[in-house]
Amino acid sequence: MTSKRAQNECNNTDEFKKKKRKSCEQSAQLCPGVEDEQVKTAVKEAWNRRTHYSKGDLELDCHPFPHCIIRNFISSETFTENLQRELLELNFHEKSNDLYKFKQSDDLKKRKEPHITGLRTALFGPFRSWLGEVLGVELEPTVDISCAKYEYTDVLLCHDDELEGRRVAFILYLVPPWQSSDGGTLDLYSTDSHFQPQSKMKSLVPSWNTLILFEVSPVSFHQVSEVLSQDKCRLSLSGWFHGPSLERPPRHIEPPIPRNPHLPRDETLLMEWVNPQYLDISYQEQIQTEFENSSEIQLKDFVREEKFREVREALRLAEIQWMKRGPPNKRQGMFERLAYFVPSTPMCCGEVRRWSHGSYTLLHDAEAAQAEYALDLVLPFGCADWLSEFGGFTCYVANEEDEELLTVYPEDNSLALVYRDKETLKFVKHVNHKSSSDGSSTCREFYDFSFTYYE
Ligand SMILES: O=C(O)CCC(=O)C(=O)O
Ligand SMILES: [Fe+2]
Repeated sequence: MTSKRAQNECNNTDEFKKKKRKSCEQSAQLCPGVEDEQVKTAVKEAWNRRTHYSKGDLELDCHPFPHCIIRNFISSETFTENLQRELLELNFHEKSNDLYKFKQSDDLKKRKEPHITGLRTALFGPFRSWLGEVLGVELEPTVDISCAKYEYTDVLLCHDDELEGRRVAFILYLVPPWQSSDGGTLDLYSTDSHFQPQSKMKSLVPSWNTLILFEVSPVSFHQVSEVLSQDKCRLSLSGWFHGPSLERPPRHIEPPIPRNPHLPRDETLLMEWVNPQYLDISYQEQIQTEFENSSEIQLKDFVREEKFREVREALRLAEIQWMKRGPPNKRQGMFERLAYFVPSTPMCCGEVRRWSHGSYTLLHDAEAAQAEYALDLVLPFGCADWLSEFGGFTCYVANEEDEELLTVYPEDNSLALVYRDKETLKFVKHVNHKSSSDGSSTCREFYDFSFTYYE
């Protein structure tokens, strides 16, 4: 939606509109560093050799991968303030999926506001030429830019930006004075020999009128860490300069999780553990009918009360050797694999997982490629006070589309069964800071047993 001010100034008859549009545009003067020929040559050389370079407001650092930081990017403070004002007047849309939660503006490609237009012209005009020369590549005039607003608990998890045509990523921050304790840092990851992200090597704290640039490459893994400040708004303009993509190695496929034969039915164990209600044959028939109809069901109070309590306490107190499982572009959390040894079919794999602030799983290409019919079974423990706004719920989505099919919220002793087809994938939503900031100082967490059965 156009702001009132811009509407009054620019939207009249077509002819008038064209002329007026031009006069509306405010030209953006960029910092002297990018006007200086010597600096350009020096940055070019340093980028080529992967060495460090710094001069005035411009810095090139090559660890963990080359990124260029330009402070005071726009010369005029008035321009930057007006730009911020125009951006804040835009419509923002809440975006949320496995990878992110933040607010995005309407498309900026065609916005007519004077300062947005001015910056777009400078970025995709003279600055694109500068960058093309620095990198020695032909960058296309394609305009790819949007505005993002990250507020309390917003996040953009680990990703590499890879998409056909994107060559260089840029982010311009328009934030109030910001500290690393406010969260919202741009974290850069190192990678292993399979080009998988390994660990956070550098955290860049956003700052007013600072531009960050990096090439989109097989190693350009980064994230926007969760915003922890309850009142600050992390406003940014970001996008990509398009050009020939860098060569990409084939995607790494993780070794599959071993599948083990399922335990044969053991009546004594069932009697001991399962709520007697579920052992009733006619009730089982009812459940079966319902499950056949909807492919999902929640069996409340599934385990006998005393067993449930025993397991919950054991999970809290036991010295389980939790494995921190990554890589961060796929998952983050404490998972312990469970194995079964008695031969029979079907096959199954299972884990006990601990969910706390910062845990998540993501959808990823390899998983999508291997999708198959499966029965998911999840039994949570210790989530009596857990709120849905903390995250940690499981979303089932249609592969290829971002359409949400089903959300399963963790509920104590409620066994969730979901039968999914080859087109359905699942992820667990990022557990955010609200889970550990309810006034009590203890960090909240819950556990679940998660099993998947294959035919
Ligand atoms: O805002 C940032 O610091 C990074 C944004 C980003 O990585 C993206 O939009 O892909
Ligand atoms: Fe990114």
